[in-house]
Amino acid sequence: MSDVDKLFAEPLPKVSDFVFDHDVARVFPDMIKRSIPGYPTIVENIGVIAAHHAQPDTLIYDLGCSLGAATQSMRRHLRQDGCHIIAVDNAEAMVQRCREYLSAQDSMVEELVPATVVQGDILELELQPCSVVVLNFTLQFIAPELRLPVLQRIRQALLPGGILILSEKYRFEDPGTQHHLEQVHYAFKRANGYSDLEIAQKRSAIENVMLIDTQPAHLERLQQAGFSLAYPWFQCLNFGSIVAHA
Ligand SMILES: C[S@@+](CC[C@H](N)C(=O)[O-])C[C@H]1O[C@@H](n2cnc3c(N)ncnc32)[C@H](O)[C@@H]1O
Ligand SMILES: O=C(O)C(=O)C[C@]1(C(=O)O)C=C[C@@H](O)C=C1
Repeated sequence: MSDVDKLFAEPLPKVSDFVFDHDVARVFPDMIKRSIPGYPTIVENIGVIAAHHAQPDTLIYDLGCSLGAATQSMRRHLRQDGCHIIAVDNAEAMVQRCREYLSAQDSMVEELVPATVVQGDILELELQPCSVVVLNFTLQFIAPELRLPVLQRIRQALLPGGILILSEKYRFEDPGTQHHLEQVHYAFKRANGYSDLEIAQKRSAIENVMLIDTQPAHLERLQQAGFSLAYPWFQCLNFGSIVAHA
C-alpha cells in the first residue's frame, strides 16, 4: 500500500514548504522509515510502553497519527479491557489512508482495541480524560510558541498515573555535536537510498515548517507543563523519544 519515496528525486525549480498531502501520504511509510533512524524501534516500543501504562476503560490518543503506525502498534500490545484509541490528524490524505490501514488490521486480527480516526487540529481538539497520549514526531510541526499550551492541555487531560510519549527530531546546542549527528543523519539517508539532491531538497522543504528543539528544551517544557517526571527512553542519532508522567 506504499510507494517508494521519489518526491524530491528530480531537481525542483522551487522547493515548496513540506505539506502532508496525498503525494506524501502515498509514500509515507517508505519516507519515514528511510528518514528517521530508529523509527521502527520507536513505533514498536510505543506499543510496549503504552500497554504497560494504559488503564482499563480509558481513552488513548495518537495525536498527529499520520497513517496510524503508533495506533497499530498499541493495538498489537494493549490487553486492558475497555480502552479506546482516538487517532487524530489534520491532513485529509493521512486520515483517509489511516482508516484504510486500521480496517486492514481489523480484517487480519480479531478483538483489537477499537480505534477511531478523527480529522482535526490538535490545537483545537478537546481532549477527554485519558491514560496515554502519543505525540510521535508531531510536536515538531506545531509552532514553537504553541507547544507549551498543547502540552499543558495534554497534562490536564491525563488521569493520575497517565503518560505522554513524545518523539522528536533534536538539535544540539554544542556545534560539534550538531554538525556530526546531522552529517551522520545524512549518511543514514544515503544508506537508505536517498541521493544528495533528495536530501538537500527535503532539507529545504522542512526547514520552515519543522522547527526542532534540543532534548533539554523538551524536558524543561514538559516540567513547565506540569508533568511530574520526564525522561528519554530512546535516541538514535538526532532523533529520540521521551516518556512524561502526569
Ligand atoms: C511526521 S508525521 C507523524 C508521524 C506519525 N505520528 C507516526 O508515528 O508515523 C506528523 C503528522 O502530524 C500531523 N499534524 C501536524 N500538525 C497537526 C495539527 N495541528 N493537528 C493535527 N495533526 C497535525 C501531520 O499531518 C502529519 O501526519
Ligand atoms: O529530518 C529529516 O530529514 C526528515 O525527513 C524528518 C521527517 C520527520 O522527522 O518527520 C520529516 C518529514 C517526514 O514526516 C518524515 C521525516
